[in-house]
Amino acid sequence: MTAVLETEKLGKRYGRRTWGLRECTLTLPQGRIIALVGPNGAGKTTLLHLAIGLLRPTEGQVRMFGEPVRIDQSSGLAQIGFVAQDHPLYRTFTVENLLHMGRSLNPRWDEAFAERRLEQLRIPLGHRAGKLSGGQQAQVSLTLALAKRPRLLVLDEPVSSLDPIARRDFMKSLVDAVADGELTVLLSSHVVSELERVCDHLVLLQDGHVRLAGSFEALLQSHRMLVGPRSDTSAPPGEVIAVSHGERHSNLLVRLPDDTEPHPQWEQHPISLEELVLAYLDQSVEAPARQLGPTEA
Ligand SMILES: Nc1ncnc2c1ncn2[C@@H]1O[C@H](COP(=O)(O)OP(=O)(O)OP(=O)(O)O)[C@@H](O)[C@H]1O
Repeated sequence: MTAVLETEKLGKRYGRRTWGLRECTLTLPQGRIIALVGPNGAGKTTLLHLAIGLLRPTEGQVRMFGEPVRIDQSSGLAQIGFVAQDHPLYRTFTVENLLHMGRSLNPRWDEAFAERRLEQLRIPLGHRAGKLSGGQQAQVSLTLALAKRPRLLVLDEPVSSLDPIARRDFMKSLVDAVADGELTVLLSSHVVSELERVCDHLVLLQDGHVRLAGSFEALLQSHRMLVGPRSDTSAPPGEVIAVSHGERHSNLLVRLPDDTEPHPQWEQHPISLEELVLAYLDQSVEAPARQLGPTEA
């Protein structure tokens, strides 16, 4: 696997006490759309900013395309497209001015692509950025980032301001952009339902730590919903992520160790990515799920 981004025990402390990210060790593959999810304050923006050299790590290492990321790097920036959370644009610039700036600053700039995309989106080149809607501003930011022809596109909450149709089209344009295998997209999002269709790799952060990371396929393979009688005293194998009880049955979402099959008393069901992510996110606001013991059954 060719790695785009590798981090090792990466950590960032703000001030004297607040750790935004801690012990983060990850290897992110090239040519994929990678979803970064986690509750508010989990460390998503911190990780994205460390990855592209906007923040200096307090501890650990981060490498992009095999090279250590430096805070003052300029050569690496041409390879990265970045759209920040509030997709800031120079408000008094017209869209045409922004294209002109992109042309002047980026050696691999693709003007034909940028103009075609904006025309498809019906965004007039003569309009000032500050007069566009929030969704249109997000689309202009994405167009500018894609027209750089980057190797890595980093998007912090790109779809939060988009309506459902614009959100779907936005995600589709990411799928088209990675189709030739050269571009990797790393995007943070709270809109979990959108991710399963377009992303193929997940990183889930919780309290500044990596809780889950891997391809969707591997993660869905290693997690099951087990349904069994409520009185069952055989403890299920693996880590219990979430538990719910009906009158007679218990439903357990578990993470199974490799090649482990649960006791036949537990009926197994596959789960969706949304169910998986929501179960983990739920853990961060409630007490962690516990292993069901005989006395609780
Ligand atoms: N500039 C800062 N100064 C102090 N603490 C910060 C700063 N930026 C982030 N933090 C803290 O670091 C932690 C992680 O924040 P971060 O913004 O990375 O989370 P996030 O997952 O992107 O959150 P959200 O989903 O709300 O955007 C939080 O506890 C936050 O309060």
